[in-house]
Amino acid sequence: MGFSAIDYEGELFSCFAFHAALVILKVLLMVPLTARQRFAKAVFSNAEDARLHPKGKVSLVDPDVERVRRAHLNDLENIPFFVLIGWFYLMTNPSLVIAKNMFRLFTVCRYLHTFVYAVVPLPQPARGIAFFGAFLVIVVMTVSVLLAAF
Ligand SMILES: N[C@@H](CCC(=O)N[C@@H](CS)C(=O)NCC(=O)O)C(=O)O
Repeated sequence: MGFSAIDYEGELFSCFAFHAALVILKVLLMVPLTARQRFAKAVFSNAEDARLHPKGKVSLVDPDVERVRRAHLNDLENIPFFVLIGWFYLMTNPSLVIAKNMFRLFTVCRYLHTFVYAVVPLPQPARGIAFFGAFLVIVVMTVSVLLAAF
């Protein structure tokens, strides 16, 4: 199968770059989301931060703050792999339609994962479905890269 050069002026690369930027932006948005929750609950992880709020206290176990932190961590366990393996996947000469729809599925699922985990917590399997939709995209791209490398 093998690899081919990426067409940086082509539709596939711009679609990938667009979705990679969207999901990286989503990770960056976890910073204000965490800060919002910390100030709402007046809960901080360091004494010097707690002094920023009149009722601030130090706690590493607040359930609402920890929920946002787990959502952030889960992003970090998945989104960097999408960007990395996606780059190799572009070199496997994939079908334009399949690749574009996989990038879209990944982005939608990761935004939904954050929404149902850290914005409006919903019962399972909402988060599980969002997680596995995005996870499937990473698995398919990884297997495609392995097959191309053989
Ligand atoms: N590090 C994850 C690995 C498994 C995973 O990512 N599961 C998804 C679907 S249930 C999830 O949203 N886990 C919650 C989390 O990472 O906090 C965990 O501890 O749960």
